[in-house]
Amino acid sequence: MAYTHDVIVIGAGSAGLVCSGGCAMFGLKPLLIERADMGGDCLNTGCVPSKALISAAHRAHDLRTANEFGMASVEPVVDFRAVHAAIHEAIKTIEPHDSVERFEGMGVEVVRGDATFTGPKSVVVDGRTYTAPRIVLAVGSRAFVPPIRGLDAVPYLTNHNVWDLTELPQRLIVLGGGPIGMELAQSFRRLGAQVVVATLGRPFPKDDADAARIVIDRLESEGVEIIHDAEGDAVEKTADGLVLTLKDGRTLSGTHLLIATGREVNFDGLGLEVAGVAYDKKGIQVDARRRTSAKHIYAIGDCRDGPRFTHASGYEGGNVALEISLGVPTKANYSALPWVTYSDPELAQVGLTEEEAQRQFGDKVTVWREDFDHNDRAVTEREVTGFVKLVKKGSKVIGGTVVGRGAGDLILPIAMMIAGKSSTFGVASLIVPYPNRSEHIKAAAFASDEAKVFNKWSRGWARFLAKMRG
Ligand SMILES: Cc1cc2nc3c(=O)[nH]c(=O)nc-3n(C[C@H](O)[C@H](O)[C@H](O)COP(=O)(O)OP(=O)(O)OC[C@H]3O[C@@H](n4cnc5c(N)ncnc54)[C@H](O)[C@@H]3O)c2cc1C
Ligand SMILES: NC(=O)c1ccc[n+]([C@@H]2O[C@H](COP(=O)([O-])OP(=O)(O)OC[C@H]3O[C@@H](n4cnc5c(N)ncnc54)[C@H](O)[C@@H]3O)[C@@H](O)[C@H]2O)c1
Repeated sequence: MAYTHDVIVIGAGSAGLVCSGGCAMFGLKPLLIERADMGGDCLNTGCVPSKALISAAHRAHDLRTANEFGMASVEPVVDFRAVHAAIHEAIKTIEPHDSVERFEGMGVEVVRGDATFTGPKSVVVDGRTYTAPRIVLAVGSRAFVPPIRGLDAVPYLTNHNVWDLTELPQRLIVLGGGPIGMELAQSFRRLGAQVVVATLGRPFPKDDADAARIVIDRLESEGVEIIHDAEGDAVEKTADGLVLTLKDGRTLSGTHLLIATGREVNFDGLGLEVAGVAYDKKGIQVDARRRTSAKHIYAIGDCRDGPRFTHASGYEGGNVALEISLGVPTKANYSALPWVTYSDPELAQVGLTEEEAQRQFGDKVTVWREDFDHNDRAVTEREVTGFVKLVKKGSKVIGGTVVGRGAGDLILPIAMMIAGKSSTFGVASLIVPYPNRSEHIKAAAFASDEAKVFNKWSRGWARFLAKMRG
């Protein structure tokens, strides 16, 4: 069969861009199909706008807390229209990196429109049929909106439309205490909104409990109200906003409601049945190589069942580009997957949390913790909240948590230890610039090996040498 392309990639988010770009760099003829904005969720409705909003909120917080270093604290006067403009300027600045022009320059043919399978190896867009021996699904996810009575009659926000706000919400109700809910709750609070978060269980259910507690305490100390074990039941419009009733009967009133209760997949119109691709409500089922039930079709990034981060999408895009281009089977390995919540303080995790490790390996697990209250840099910055935690099974690092300023930038050496590209011994023997928070990564690594260094043999040998000298 003569194909129109070597590979068809559907979806130009983080996953599809990396995959199609990678295939083009290897000299294949890829087709990339995108129905909405190039760059997908991350650029347009996810990481980029949220990190820009977080930066604006940081500035407001700095003004409010300037007195800690002897300057007059001021209550910031926030022009939210300008915050909105700054968010969209960040998107515009990064946009060329994900643009049609850039990818066509790399050798990717880009078609705009809705892709629908017409057979296992053929896809139609606007009446035109494209064929390829390999197809990659990179079609992403969307906000999951739980069934709440009355929601269809009330305007609400999700990650899709929250970036359209040009006025600061007066009182924001956030449903869901995951990374989206907590990052945005702190940001809107710092910019002057009243904020209440209501969530099932506790906020940050997937993170280390001690670290999550630190971030929750900080948000509460800044005035964010956080309600645990809460589930939305019904919502009603009022004269000045809405009232959300929780399943336990409590009511919350606000001017705006943000739903941040996780993600769901939506494959309407894609025709996955025609292609023989199996999926359920968690996403497309894939093997470690990201092959679907139709082995020539791959699914990468948010659309498959698995971790949903830009770096996971990029990693899988790269792996699958390598596999398709060079025929090298590439399995995804998430034992050293890091993730970071960009709250202040930041919350970073890689590998297993202490709780997960103890559940899996019981008393084989040891935990090494260094608090930033004895880190000189943290003391000089007057920002000593947080810690570094290493989780080991025997001599192997299997998890790490960092909570504190710059946690996201500190997690990489722990990822390297888990991935076997470094070790606690290796990190403990590095020279770390002073004064720096990364000293605490070294300190935790060294503490975990201290008993091996200062043991009865090394001490006996030292005593023996000393005696010989004198
Ligand atoms: C508010 C928020 C903040 C986030 N912050 C972070 C963060 O700080 N760090 C991080 O790592 N992750 C973050 N994430 C997660 C991250 O944005 C996603 O994991 C990532 O964008 C997923 O990329 P993707 O390529 O898999 O999917 P997407 O970016 O969703 O791309 C899928 C693309 O496919 C297109 N498409 C779908 N169906 C079709 C079709 N039939 N035909 C043609 N095109 C189609 C869509 O239009 C879309 O552009 C955040 C998410 C949100 C919502
Ligand atoms: N910094 C980052 O890397 C970052 C930032 C934002 C989002 N993301 C990604 O985006 C995705 C979505 O984030 P998210 O925060 O929406 O999802 P999430 O699944 O991580 O968290 C959802 C939260 O909502 C709660 N919840 C679910 N249903 C509820 C209900 N009916 N009532 C009350 N609470 C309910 C859950 O218990 C959980 O705490 C995640 O996969 C995440 O990885 C990443």
